[in-house]
Amino acid sequence: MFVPLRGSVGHATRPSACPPSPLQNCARNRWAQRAPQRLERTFSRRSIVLHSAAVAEQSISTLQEKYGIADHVEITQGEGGLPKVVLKHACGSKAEIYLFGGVVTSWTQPSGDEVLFVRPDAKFDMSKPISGGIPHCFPQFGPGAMQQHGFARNLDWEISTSSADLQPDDKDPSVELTITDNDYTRSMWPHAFKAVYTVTLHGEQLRTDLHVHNTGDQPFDFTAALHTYIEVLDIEVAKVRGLQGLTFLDKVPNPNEPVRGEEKRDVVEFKGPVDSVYLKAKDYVELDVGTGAAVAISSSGWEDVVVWSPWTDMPDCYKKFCCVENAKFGEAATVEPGQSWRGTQDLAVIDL
Ligand SMILES: O=P(O)(O)OC[C@H]1O[C@@H](O)[C@H](O)[C@@H](O)[C@@H]1O
Repeated sequence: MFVPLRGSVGHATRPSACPPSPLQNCARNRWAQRAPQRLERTFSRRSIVLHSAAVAEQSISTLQEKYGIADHVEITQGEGGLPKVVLKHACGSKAEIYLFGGVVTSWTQPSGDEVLFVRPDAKFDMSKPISGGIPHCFPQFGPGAMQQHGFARNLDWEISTSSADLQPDDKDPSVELTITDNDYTRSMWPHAFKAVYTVTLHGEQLRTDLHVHNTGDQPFDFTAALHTYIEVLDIEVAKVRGLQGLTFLDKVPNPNEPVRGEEKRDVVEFKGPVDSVYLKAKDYVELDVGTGAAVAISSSGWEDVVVWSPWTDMPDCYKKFCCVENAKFGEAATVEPGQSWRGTQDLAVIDL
């Protein structure tokens, strides 16, 4: 993780080849203003749409041939032999994304310090969703009628494009993953949809962009979240800022009957289990990981923020992570036929 204990802090000591990111040198709100730019620029995009071929039927080498971009995007074998996409930025940051679940399992700073957390009980054999990193919750955040957190994290996502910005001083490696409805999804949620998820390394920052398209002829509703697991020095020294004044739903007493409250604290600390959905949150929230650094989370479209620590329900690992999740839960998203919903999330490491 990004702790200053090893004598270097990746986000503070930057290789000269990589110019300081806006976040390092500028006020947080300036960074937040930059967030929406993302993929609107012109890319050298290797856009090869896979028609109905399932990822499972494709060999990793075929994927690499189609979507690999030297030095920036590599499709390789991950744990359990599962295909994963590795994005590498010239500044030294790196991200790994498994096609199973479309889950980002690793995001490292140029120093090699990991920011995300994968639980020790995570399985990479497709017997259950990968527990950790940034799993999808879609089309249900839960609890609800279908399996907890929906089906998107159990599906094989297909690569639809990969890209790297041609600008010599600003190459942003990116991969776009897609899922569409099939018999399995329609058995739980009878709607025609296409979800397109783009993961990009912008310097040291990790950007995600989710579009949910209604490809059917009836409107549908969904709830969703990016269930982001972040490594902390110790949960008892972790703090979340940016939630003061918000209404929250506390799910600890009973997830099916959350208790409504108002957040009075400017700093949320952890002294026991926490499982709260903060409604209509601001577009910026910060997790102080206890090392003198924080993860800055800036978002659009995602209206709510979930803070979750299982505490001693997960005795082997609860001290080491905190989930701060961008969510769309308080009011479900409604998407008309032919329309789409979009949520973006930008993560950056900042010094406090
Ligand atoms: O499915 P996972 O990764 O174990 O996460 C479960 C938790 O996910 C959180 O997002 C929910 O707020 C919790 O209520 C839930 O227990």
